[in-house]
Amino acid sequence: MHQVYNYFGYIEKKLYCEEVSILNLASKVGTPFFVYSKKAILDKINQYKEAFKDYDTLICYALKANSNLSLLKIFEENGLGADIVSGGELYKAKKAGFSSNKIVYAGVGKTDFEISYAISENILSFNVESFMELDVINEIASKQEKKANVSIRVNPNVDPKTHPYISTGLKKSKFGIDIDQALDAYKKAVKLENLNVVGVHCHIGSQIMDVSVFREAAEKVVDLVFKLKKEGIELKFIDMGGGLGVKYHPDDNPPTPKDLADAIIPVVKQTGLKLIIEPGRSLIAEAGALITKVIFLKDKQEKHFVIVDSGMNDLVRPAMYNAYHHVLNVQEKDEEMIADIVGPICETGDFLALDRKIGKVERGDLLAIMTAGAYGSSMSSNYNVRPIALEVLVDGPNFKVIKEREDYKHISKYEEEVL
Ligand SMILES: Cc1ncc(COP(=O)(O)O)c(C=O)c1O
Ligand SMILES: N[C@@H](CCCC[NH3+])C(=O)O
Repeated sequence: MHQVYNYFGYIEKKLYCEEVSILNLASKVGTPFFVYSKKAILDKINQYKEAFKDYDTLICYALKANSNLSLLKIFEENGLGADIVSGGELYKAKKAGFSSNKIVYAGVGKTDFEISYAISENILSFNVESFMELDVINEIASKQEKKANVSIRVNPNVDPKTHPYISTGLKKSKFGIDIDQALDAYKKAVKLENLNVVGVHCHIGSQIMDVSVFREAAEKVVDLVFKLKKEGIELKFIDMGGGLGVKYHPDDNPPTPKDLADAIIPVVKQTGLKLIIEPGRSLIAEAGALITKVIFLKDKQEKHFVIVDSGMNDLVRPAMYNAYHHVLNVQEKDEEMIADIVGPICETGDFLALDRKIGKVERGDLLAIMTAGAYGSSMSSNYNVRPIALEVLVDGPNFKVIKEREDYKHISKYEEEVL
């Protein structure tokens, strides 16, 4: 196979995922659909495990990147923990079999119900994002006659040099507690009777291509750990969050898990504390593609349009961040064309690629939108009452449908129930 993206490549001009022809797959399951390579996922898991094997590290997969239960099971079976951000993600993590002592829970707006649910599940740590949240967790834990494990999410004011919408560690961002206020937060937390103070958490952003920013953040967190020690506050772990970038453009050269380990382990090591990391995108993005069919071609005076059966409801990243996703023809072509590849949704922002050079397509041809494994299906919606796309997992020559295509009845189920 002439490999193009990870486990995606061409055999006799036809695109394959591992040993499965995408054309054959589409004829069996219809379009649009997300396809994932199990080997690509296992490769990434192993790269992470290998990179961090010499330091006591818990790798918690961030469910927000993709929470399909069959994929979660792969991460769980390979020993990873889970990073969650809602009660729904906790439910899915438990359903996939993650043990509670490997679950960490971040988020600026945890509801009382979600806090109570996570306390009853005895999770490893709440990553607390405000002073008020400390009081509320303490109060709810006291009602349950329990102690909740908490870490403070600190905001180190480090610029991750990524898209502003996915930068989370800057002073003006809503996330975490400013690192200069962290000491006060810890002093408060240790006084609250129903809290166990266990760690410190920090997540500076996503799609980070320069690992030096992780080192910078780790140095600030380690300084804080030493300050806390002086005050008699001893922690068990440092959670450095996720954020490693992936290859979207063919010329991208993202850092590897080893680069990340080399940047942060020497810093964290000074404390002797256990390390937690929370990668999402880098474990799953490159393992997935969105397969869509060309419905119409339209030549306007200014532009050519390729109109496909998938849009911003399946993959919102281009509309939301003007993100680049590489587009491959499922059947390689000899001639080329330049076009906007757009969806059927009534929004001008509903595009998958703009002014993009692809092989010249005809009605009915298939396109593969690459690097769609993360923040694709997990961010999809029913906008324009479009069913959520089907998902398929490929393993060598075999494939399995891991999410059925929604039907119209299912989309309107809860409304029909109250009609
Ligand atoms: C707290 C937290 N942890 C982990 C992640 C996962 O990040 P990524 O998918 O960039 O690895 C995110 C998302 O940015 C996050 O907000
Ligand atoms: N959804 C974003 C990443 C958000 C990260 C979550 N804090 C993306 O597609 O790039």
